Amino acid sequence: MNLKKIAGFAAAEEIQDGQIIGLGTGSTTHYFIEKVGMRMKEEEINVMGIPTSYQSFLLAKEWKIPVTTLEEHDVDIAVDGADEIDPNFNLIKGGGAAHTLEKIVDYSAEKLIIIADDSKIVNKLGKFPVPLEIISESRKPVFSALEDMGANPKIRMAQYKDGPVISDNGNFIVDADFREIDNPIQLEKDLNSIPGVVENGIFSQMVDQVILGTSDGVEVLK
Ligand SMILES: O=C(CO)[C@H](O)[C@H](O)COP(=O)(O)O
Repeated sequence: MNLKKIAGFAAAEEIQDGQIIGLGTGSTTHYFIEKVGMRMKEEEINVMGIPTSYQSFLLAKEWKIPVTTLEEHDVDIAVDGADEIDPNFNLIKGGGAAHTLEKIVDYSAEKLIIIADDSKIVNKLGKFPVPLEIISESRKPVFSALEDMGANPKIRMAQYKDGPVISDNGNFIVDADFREIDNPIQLEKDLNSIPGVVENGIFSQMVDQVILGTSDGVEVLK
């Protein structure tokens, strides 16, 4: 049973004709984008997408979903994945290094739906390190600030190239391991106040709905 597909396909059924959709990034949103493309063909609904990464842009193209930008349209609904979801629906995102544009698009949406398999539900955020997109020149002071905050930071290294992962925006990604995060709302603000941090992967107080894929089928939270 593909739990990511269950969640992605269920979220695509929420989409209505004429909507502007924020297209999240990752393997779960892959299924969402695919199903939106199928619905456009089979049900002749017309929608436009605002991709949150180059990967999502390519997928939208593949499924013939017209793309637009935040300059031209407001976002009616954004559908995105997550790496961790806590009981208050705060998130860690950025496993795919796309959290900066994801946050811009997701936060500007009228409605934000998070899709995931049920393994992403946690009691407390922090087992998954918090991704931060940083300006490369700021690595040393950013590491010092993170260490002072009790985190163990690491530059994310690329798998198929020597050296660091470079984000779609040309920046480094730092994974900051906090182990347990007591106050994600405050930490989201504190991390962004470190000079050199472009954006961090904590998404607090923004989620309108969570659609989970479980072995019993679809579960809707909130
Ligand atoms: O934040 C993200 C990318 O930056 C993804 O949404 C998150 O990593 C979840 O990915 P997946 O659906 O592949 O488990």
